[in-house]
Amino acid sequence: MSKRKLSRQQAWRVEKIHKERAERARRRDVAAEQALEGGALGPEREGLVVAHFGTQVEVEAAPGTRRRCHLRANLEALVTGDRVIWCDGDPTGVVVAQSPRDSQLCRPDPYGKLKPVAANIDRIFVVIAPLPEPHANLIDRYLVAAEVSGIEPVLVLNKTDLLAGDEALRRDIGALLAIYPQLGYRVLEVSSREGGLAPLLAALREHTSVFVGQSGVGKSSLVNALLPGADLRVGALSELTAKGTHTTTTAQLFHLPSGGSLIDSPGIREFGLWHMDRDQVEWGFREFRQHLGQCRFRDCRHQREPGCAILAAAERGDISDQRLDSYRRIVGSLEDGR
Ligand SMILES: Nc1nc2c(ncn2[C@@H]2O[C@H](COP(=O)(O)OP(=O)(O)OP(=O)(O)O)[C@@H](O)[C@H]2O)c(=O)[nH]1
Ligand SMILES: [Zn+2]
Repeated sequence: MSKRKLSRQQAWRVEKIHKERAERARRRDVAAEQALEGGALGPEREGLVVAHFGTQVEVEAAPGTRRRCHLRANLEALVTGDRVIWCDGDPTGVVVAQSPRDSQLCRPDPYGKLKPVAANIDRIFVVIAPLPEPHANLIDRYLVAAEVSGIEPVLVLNKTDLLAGDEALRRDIGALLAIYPQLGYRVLEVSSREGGLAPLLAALREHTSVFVGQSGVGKSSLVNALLPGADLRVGALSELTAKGTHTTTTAQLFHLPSGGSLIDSPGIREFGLWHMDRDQVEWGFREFRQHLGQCRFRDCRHQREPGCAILAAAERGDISDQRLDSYRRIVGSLEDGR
């Protein structure tokens, strides 16, 4: 973001936006407090935030029943996936409390400050495909981001139909992916086109998941295949937005007919491509962890330094060349500011 001074015109607009925002927040608090004081609210019950619209959230008490809710003034911003205590009311309910989060997926706001975008996700499916050609350093970048978030990543090789009859391609992909099960990461093979989704369905069950991965690997195709109401899903979204004036690109939670929930949004799909620090990258390579802090130099970059514990581990074959190369590329791209 440009640091140059704002023109008077721009400064005026920024101030106007801030004022409007404050006014909206105030109205929201008033609406919630009025509803609470009005006594017309139902009993407190548990719910799940399944969508977010401006200052309101959509809360689900039981699958299929959704209510718009205001937030009680003392609540921090809620995100999709948050578990809450809420009371029904007319015309909206009120969220009165937020349960602690097991995990949160954060992304930097335009000022670089990390903001949660979804909560209580426990699986990140990193989707790859024979086409577009997968690169180890990109796969590893997703894995590192998942490690840093403390959420279990699972690799999904989609479009396996493209491997049928192409032995060379199968061999190349096999060689690229061979390291991951050795590191303890699961690799599932599916095809959203040829109906081979069984391993994915099983891995989604009883979890709240997101799909991430490069453009074109088939994330939308997978979501559509998993949610037979995908058209319905698009329809449901526009129906919701038609009711209010708020359109949204924030995360939505969907229940899968085969079990489990999926949280999806354009922002979440960019997960892993956000900025990370070198320390995070180092730590995110899980097989590096036991060697960290053992290099001769405290600020060792594990490039060519003498007494480097990571290089020694690579030398012994405890760290693969593929992963070491990935690490260097990722750190290199951070240093280039890319
Ligand atoms: N052969 C084959 N093609 C597939 C499969 N799944 C998706 N595709 C194709 O891959 C292309 C990209 O699929 P999308 O679902 O749009 O990919 P995406 O990851 O959502 O892409 P973005 O929206 O750009 O992030 C489309 O032409 C799909 O038809 C599959 O299992 N096999
Ligand atoms: Zn080192």
